[in-house]
Amino acid sequence: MSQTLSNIFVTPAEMTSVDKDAAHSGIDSFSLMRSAGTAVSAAALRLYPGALRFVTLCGPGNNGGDGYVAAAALAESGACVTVFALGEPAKLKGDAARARERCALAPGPLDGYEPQPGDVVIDALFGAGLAREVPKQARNVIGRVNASGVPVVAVDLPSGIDGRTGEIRGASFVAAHTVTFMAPKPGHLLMPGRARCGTIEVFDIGIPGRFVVGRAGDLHINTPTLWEEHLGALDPEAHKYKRGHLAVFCGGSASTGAARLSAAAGLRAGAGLVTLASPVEALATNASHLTAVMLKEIDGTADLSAWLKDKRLSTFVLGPGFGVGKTARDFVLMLCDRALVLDADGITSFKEAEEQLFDRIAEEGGEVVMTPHDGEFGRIFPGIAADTALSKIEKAQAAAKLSHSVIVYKGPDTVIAAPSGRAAVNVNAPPWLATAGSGDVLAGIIGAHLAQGMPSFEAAAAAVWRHGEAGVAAGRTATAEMLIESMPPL
Ligand SMILES: NC(=O)C1=CN([C@@H]2O[C@H](COP(=O)(O)OP(=O)(O)OC[C@H]3O[C@@H](n4cnc5c(N)ncnc54)[C@H](OP(=O)(O)O)[C@@H]3O)[C@@H](O)[C@H]2O)[C@@H](O)CC1
Ligand SMILES: Nc1ncnc2c1ncn2[C@@H]1O[C@H](COP(=O)(O)OP(=O)(O)O)[C@@H](O)[C@H]1O
Ligand SMILES: [K+]
Repeated sequence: MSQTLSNIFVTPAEMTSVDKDAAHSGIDSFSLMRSAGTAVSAAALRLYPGALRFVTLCGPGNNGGDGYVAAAALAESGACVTVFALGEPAKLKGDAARARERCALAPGPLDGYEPQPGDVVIDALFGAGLAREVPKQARNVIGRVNASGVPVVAVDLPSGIDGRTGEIRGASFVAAHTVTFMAPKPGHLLMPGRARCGTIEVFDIGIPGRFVVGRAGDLHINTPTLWEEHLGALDPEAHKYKRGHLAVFCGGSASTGAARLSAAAGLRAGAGLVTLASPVEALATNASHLTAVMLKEIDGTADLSAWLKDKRLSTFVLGPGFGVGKTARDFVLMLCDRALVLDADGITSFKEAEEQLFDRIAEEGGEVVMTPHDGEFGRIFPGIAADTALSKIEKAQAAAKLSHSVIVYKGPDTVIAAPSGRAAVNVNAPPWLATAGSGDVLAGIIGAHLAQGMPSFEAAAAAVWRHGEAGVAAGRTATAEMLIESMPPL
């Protein structure tokens, strides 16, 4: 797919390379800073026309430089503006020094700022260059501002958010609005950073898009642009076998609901046929609940092996309510040559046996999608989970590579990653998606997309987006059943 600026995001390191490329091409870096700072002042005036005072907090680098430009522009527009600086303003270098020289307002020391009612803070302490925990002076002012409730407009990122990971480096502002430049960064999309950005405005400061695209990795916001060219696979004209046969494995009689939710979601999401594969003990319970979903007795590896001779059976979901243990492992290892969504107990069953699974996937070459939440991720990828230096995106990418599968690392900021390093962060999921059975529904939707022939990364990304849309449509009181009912067509 050709890259456009519309749904890509870049790491701070990539953005630094973009800046360098722009400078080498002859673009004046100070004119970029002027555009950036002016955009911030325009946003502040647009959002807070009634502000009594704009208080610009300027840091020691170019983020601070943007702040001086914004302060000067606000003052020129007739607003009341005060500037406070972290560190010694005389020590600023390059464009930031130039911006400060052109700002007629004398900065006071950061410690001197006490928030007043009617203030609007322009946070220009740190942006993409935050390299360690914020210093004490910044921590103190962040604490005072957050406690006061005065609104904050953040320049590039709320200071204290790590742009690469979204983590809070000691303390961070909670912004009402963030103006970033050219493209979002992981810190705008990953939690907890995302929740502290407020509304996010991506402003084009005039760097040609080709420079951004040229340095961008394969990181995307999960929007339909990412996968819509594969929707042809979901052909509404096709007969039911062509629309894909999805098989969902069910566990024992005490926990059959989860698998039925996956199966019902798979049918609703467009699989032509859905079969629930059930052990003998749960057949009667399942039979009394199912209508359109078919039922098949699969009571052990011999049954499964016979069933798998039917090559039309291409796609499986295993995990929801299945039970943790040897049966799960045996079944999964037999399914590694097919398309398989491995969820919940299916993942947990490979705790301390993960290498066997990853080797089998590599040998058999099936299309496996794993859907761990945080707890499950830690069970099957303990080494990666424990590496605190990695962002959630980097963890999902490492897990995808290690396991030869597509990883859907769930949560409010679900990351979908492929072994190639391609990754997407999902942003449309409302918090009430966290309801019992919601993950089972997601597994069924992914299965339906796979059954209809979508490639695994796109099948998973489209399913996560669709699950989010279903949540939005179902509303705050959503239950898993309502998510199925509310699922929009693609
Ligand atoms: N993208 C673009 O195209 C454009 C980007 N622009 C803007 O540039 C911003 C990036 O600027 P930047 O690279 O100078 O980084 P910034 O965030 O100001 O911080 C660096 C300074 O902070 C210091 N420092 C760091 N951590 C610290 C800590 N914990 N505690 C104390 N100090 C710490 C660090 O010191 P050092 O680590 O070097 O000792 C250095 O002095 C970007 O966010 C955007 O606003 C625009 O001007 C237009 C074009
Ligand atoms: N705070 C949140 N905001 C949005 N989506 C969330 C949030 N928390 C969880 N989710 C989503 O809800 C689903 C929960 O799945 P899972 O944890 O497997 O739950 P269950 O086992 O109850 O089905 C996942 O798709 C996850 O991404
Ligand atoms: K900032």
